[in-house]
Amino acid sequence: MGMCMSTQNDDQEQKKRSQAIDRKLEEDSRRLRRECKILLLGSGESGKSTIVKQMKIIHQNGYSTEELSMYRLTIYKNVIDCAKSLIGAMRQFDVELQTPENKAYCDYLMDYTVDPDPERPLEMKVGQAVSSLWRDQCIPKVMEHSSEFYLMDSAP
Ligand SMILES: Nc1nc2c(ncn2[C@@H]2O[C@H](COP(=O)(O)OP(=O)(O)OP(=O)(O)O)[C@@H](O)[C@H]2O)c(=O)[nH]1
Ligand SMILES: [Mg+2]
Repeated sequence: MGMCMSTQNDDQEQKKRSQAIDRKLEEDSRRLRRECKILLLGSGESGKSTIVKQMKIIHQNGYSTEELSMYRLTIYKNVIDCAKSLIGAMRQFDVELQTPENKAYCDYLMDYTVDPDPERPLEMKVGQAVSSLWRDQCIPKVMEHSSEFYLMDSAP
């Protein structure tokens, strides 16, 4: 019988909980009224992600060191992917390298895989190989086909 009876303490407890829920609902609705949702539409590479990054930099104190270091691996991968894409295009469109040492650099880059540990930097030779490749006299010829293969804007 006693199980069905509520004491005055229980009543007060429930009233407090109900008030807390009401307060939370009120807070949420006030926050939602201030919240502004933006839908960014655009074709690939048109700058959607860049806008979001810029808003974070301008209005949310930018990126912490930890967040920045998370991008390191992406940058390493982009460097290698772009180099491979460029070499792939040279081969696809039969463009001959003009500097003999670049042939070895191409083989080296095509075989290179990025270490998944972001603490491990790219080998020094990657920098030398990529720079040397972009200086090759054949590059303008490859870029005549730029609309026929994918290269990120940030590649050169
Ligand atoms: N010149 C110039 N480049 C921009 C601008 N906004 C973005 N970019 C560059 O355009 C490239 C693509 O930008 P993203 O923001 O990644 O494009 P996205 O729309 O998110 O692309 P997806 O995720 O593939 O759909 C990057 O290399 C950016 O640096 C801009 O206002 N001016
Ligand atoms: Mg994007």
